[in-house]
Amino acid sequence: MSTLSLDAEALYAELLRGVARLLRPANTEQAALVGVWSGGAWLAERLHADLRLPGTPGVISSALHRDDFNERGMATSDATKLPFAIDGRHILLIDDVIYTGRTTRAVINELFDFGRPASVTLAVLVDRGGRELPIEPAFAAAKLTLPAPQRLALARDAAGRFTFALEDAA
Ligand SMILES: O=P(O)(O)OC[C@H]1O[C@H](OP(=O)(O)OP(=O)(O)O)[C@H](O)[C@@H]1O
Ligand SMILES: O=c1cc[nH]c(=O)[nH]1
Repeated sequence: MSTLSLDAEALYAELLRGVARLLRPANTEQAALVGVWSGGAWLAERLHADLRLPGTPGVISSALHRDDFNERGMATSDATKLPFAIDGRHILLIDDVIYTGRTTRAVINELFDFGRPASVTLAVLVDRGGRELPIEPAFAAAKLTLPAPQRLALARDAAGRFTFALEDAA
């Protein structure tokens, strides 16, 4: 693992501004943040607090709808928690990284198992390109290109600050 000169806290500040803009057109009561487990859930939790949004953010797991379920299986921590009705809601999905778009596809399927949202939008910290599906975030705090074997991993330090590490994929 190596450290990447990508300031995750500075990107978080950009994401906060981007999400605030995305939420403005919708009636805030009808909008809800849903973080993709796990990195996106950490981000959604902090965004929700920083934006002083009402209620609790949702957490969504891609596990049950993944096209690579047979290889990945399900961790005990992988559980969707949506503490509000999905019907008619403007859902803003939050994720740390988008790459192929396969995780986003899986969580959209998961979301529709719970109801019929009015709209679904995606905001991410980093778009690393390499899409394999026609899925694009409405907001990305950074766009960069990485060689395929490398993986960008979001982490939190003891003080809850975000950091990024670059890992060589197994
Ligand atoms: O666009 P994709 O190619 O699907 O990749 C993006 C996904 O990969 C990572 O999740 P991962 O499944 O590694 O779990 P994690 O968030 O717990 O690290 C990341 O958090 C995104 O959800
Ligand atoms: O670089 C990558 C690719 C997919 N998922 C990640 O979290 N990082």
